Amino acid sequence: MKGILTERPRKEILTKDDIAYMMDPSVLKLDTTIHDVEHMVDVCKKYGCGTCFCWPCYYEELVELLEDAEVTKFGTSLGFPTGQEKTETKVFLANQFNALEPATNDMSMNVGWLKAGRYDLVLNDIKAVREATPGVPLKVIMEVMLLTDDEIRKACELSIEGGADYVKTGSGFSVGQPTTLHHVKVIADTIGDRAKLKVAGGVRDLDTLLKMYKLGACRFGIGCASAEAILAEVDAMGGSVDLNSIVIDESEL
Ligand SMILES: O=C[C@H](O)COP(=O)(O)O
Repeated sequence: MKGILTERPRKEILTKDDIAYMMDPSVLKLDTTIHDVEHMVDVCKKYGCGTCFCWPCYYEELVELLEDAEVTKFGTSLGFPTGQEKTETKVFLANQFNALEPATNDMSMNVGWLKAGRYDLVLNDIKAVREATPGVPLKVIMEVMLLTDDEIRKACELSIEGGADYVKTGSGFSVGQPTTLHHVKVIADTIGDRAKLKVAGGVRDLDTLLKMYKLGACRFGIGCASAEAILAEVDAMGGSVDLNSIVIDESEL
């Protein structure tokens, strides 16, 4: 399906359809095949996931596979997952992918520049991609599991100043270091309503997803197999979840 990514209004009772729509399944392993992409598209069409992601070599095929999708659109990754491409390379890729009319673009921040305090470079990197992708929701991936709280706050500010519509927590490549509720709280407190929040990296169960939603996240990048498992959990709960039943303990933050 073509068109840009939009978010649905927040709700107290989330149906399986609501949860699926907030999911961005991905197949982003070093040995991803076209068969993995085809399976992901089947899953997305079946459940109505918002957008989906794979490696750039499959984008043309992904667009074709999604042609008859009623809900699911596709997103690109720019400088993913390291963020340490040259800015010109990210812009070149953005210009190439624009022709495919992505619903959203997820760019990786250059975390090395951030950690070294080279904020002008980080900002220019984001601004350059922003300028190359007018009118399309831009997410900036911060890789929060590698950052201190102060670095996360700075990364959020630079992303917003650079024109990001969303800040996104991770790539999924910091294996064994998931996004935590603490990360989500720090980001939500920093951005307020100035940007939207996508969580990605290590979301493995429904309880975590719902707690993160309660804290302010609205979109979840999840490996396809984990996304299917989480949707099966919704089934096991009768097909919907009342958020009032989800309690976040202070100690989790
Ligand atoms: O969207 C980003 C990643 O694909 C999330 O991967 P993960 O669910 O394996 O952490």
